[in-house]
Amino acid sequence: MGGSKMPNVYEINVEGGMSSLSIANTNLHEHVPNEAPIVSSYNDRIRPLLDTVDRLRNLNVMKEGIQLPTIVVVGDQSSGKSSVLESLAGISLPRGQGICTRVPLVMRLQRSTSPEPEIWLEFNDKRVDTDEEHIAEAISITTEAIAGSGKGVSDTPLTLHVKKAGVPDLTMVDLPGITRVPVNGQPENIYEQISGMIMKYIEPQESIILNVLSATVDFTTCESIRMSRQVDKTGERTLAVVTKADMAPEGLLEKVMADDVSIGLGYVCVRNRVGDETYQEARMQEEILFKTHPLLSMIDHDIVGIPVLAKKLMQIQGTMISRCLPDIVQKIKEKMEVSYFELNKLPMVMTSTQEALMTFMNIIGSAKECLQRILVQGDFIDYQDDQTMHSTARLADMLGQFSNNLHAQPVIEEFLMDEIKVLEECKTIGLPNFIPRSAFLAILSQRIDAIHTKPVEFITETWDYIEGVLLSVLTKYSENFPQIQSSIKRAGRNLITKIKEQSVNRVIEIVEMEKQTDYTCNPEYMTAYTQKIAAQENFIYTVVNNYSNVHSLTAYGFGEVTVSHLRTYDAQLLRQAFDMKVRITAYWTIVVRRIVDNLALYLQFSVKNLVNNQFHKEIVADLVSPGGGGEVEKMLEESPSMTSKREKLKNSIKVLKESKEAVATIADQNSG
Ligand SMILES: Nc1nc2c(ncn2[C@@H]2O[C@H](COP(=O)(O)OP(=O)(O)OP(=O)(O)O)[C@@H](O)[C@H]2O)c(=O)[nH]1
Repeated sequence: MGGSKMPNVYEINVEGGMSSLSIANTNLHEHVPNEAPIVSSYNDRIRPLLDTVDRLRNLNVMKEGIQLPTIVVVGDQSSGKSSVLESLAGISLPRGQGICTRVPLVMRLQRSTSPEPEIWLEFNDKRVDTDEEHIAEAISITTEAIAGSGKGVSDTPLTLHVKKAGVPDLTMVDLPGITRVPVNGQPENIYEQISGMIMKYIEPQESIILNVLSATVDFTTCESIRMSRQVDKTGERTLAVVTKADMAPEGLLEKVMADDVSIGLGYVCVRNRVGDETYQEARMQEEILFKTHPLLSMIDHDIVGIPVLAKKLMQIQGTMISRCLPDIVQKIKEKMEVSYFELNKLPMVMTSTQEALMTFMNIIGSAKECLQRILVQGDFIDYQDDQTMHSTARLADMLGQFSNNLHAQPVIEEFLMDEIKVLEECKTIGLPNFIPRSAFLAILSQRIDAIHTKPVEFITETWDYIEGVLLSVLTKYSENFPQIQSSIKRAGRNLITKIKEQSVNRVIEIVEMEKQTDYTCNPEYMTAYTQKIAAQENFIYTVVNNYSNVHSLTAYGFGEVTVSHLRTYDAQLLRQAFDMKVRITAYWTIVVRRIVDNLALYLQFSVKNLVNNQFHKEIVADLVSPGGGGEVEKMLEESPSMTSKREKLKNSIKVLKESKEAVATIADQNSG
């Protein structure tokens, strides 16, 4: 059919001041494009908005995370989606029983005053011109180019532009029909692929869901209803089109009136083109059907026919666009600010070794300042929400836990038996009321051996933690230089390994010192000894005088202890053992505190030393030294990831800038 002979699908009929779209003049040769003033004014108002949204869509602003108001056509397989679009556009789309729509088909219908329709397809920045006769074929070919020749689907959109007299100004996206069971040639996960694609389009609040339902089925069983209700529970942005009214007129009125599936924007019942009918014949038949059919004519005329659907869609689209535009303007502004900020944060491209060296020194300098804040000063401005990086507090926690762990009293198996065993082995020929010093040191040594791994574990864990903090800081400050990031981190790791080794040796020494010598000038030792030894005579008397009914005693400072096993020993040995127990108990408190204090001071000292002296010196030496392998020079070559990040940001800014310009006039009009 020649373009010039194509009639308008709709023309406007003004009755009693009310505008309505009605069936076009079916006399092809006599047709003259004709528009009523009220609709012209509606179009004049809405058209610039639509153009703006279309321009934004063209700029692919959706890629920048900005959603545009879109009419999304969904429906179960063969529900008649493409037929509805055909009817709206007055063109042929691939139609059939199997899966025809395999990619998102964006249909941009644009009313034109030119008698010659202009039709073209766009995908992946390619343009394919076509005409009315060949659209279906062109869509099939381009679909194959996008999604392959099988029955698979792809989410790369294909845009069909139809600029033609009489079409409604609408942009809609047709999506593949939902199918539960893969037909031959379809991948096993076809349902997941299609439903995922549909969800992506219908989820944004800006989308209008045009749910195509076949009159021949029970609406409540439609998969497309189930999906649209997931994202639009109340149905406030869902409009239902009931196709195939001619095939199942019985009960259609009741189905629509009952609204079992909660369609907020209402229903429109239609009859699409059947067989080889022309669009005009189809519209005629549709009008006749809803006027004359005994059951279908009962349905309110405001909800039947393609022209009614077109008008409703244009109104909904207009309202949605006006509602969303201020938000879109705001979002473009915000996204642009963020992109500019991100771009400015990226490092400059360096051209000389000096520049690279200076940048490297800045990275290390900034990392050092940050470490000072979190490891020394307790200032967490850099990591407000990350408690693991609040290092002064975490180190205090770790020390507190270590102290509690060390202070925990060892479980006494048999009271005084450790002391008795040691005393028996250390006895010499001499006066009975002296405790051999070797016995005391042996008991002390036993106690130290029992805990000696704890301080080493503590210091190792502490440096593991500090290593994590240091690496996080280095990663953060070198994130723009992935080409040297791993070297900087390696240098950081080396430094901590070195310090950790020194610390472990130092701690082993601290513990060893406690083992070698028993000394304190702390008066608490004597106070504790005097308090506890006072109970000695009473204790020995009770045990030795063999009150066999007494199995346990409460000894001051030791709680309740069993004594029956002690009766076989003589009083002198028991006295010595008791004395030693009291001494070691009083002294152990001092030892544990001294270890904790020493470790605390040493830790503070070495952390400060790390931050204030070693960090800068050693990392710089590691990377800048002649043996450093020219690490800093690597900064001169920008890493591919950084180049692509920069390009991406520049691209985003370009798109957002053009989008801003596209919405500027509308925004001005709105604010004015
Ligand atoms: N009688 C009658 N047949 C219709 C009507 N609407 C669609 N059909 C037929 O139903 C079949 C499926 O229609 P399509 O438009 O291809 O359905 P679809 O939902 O786009 O199909 P897929 O994209 O494959 O899921 C075609 O043979 C159409 O001719 C209608 O209102 N009346």
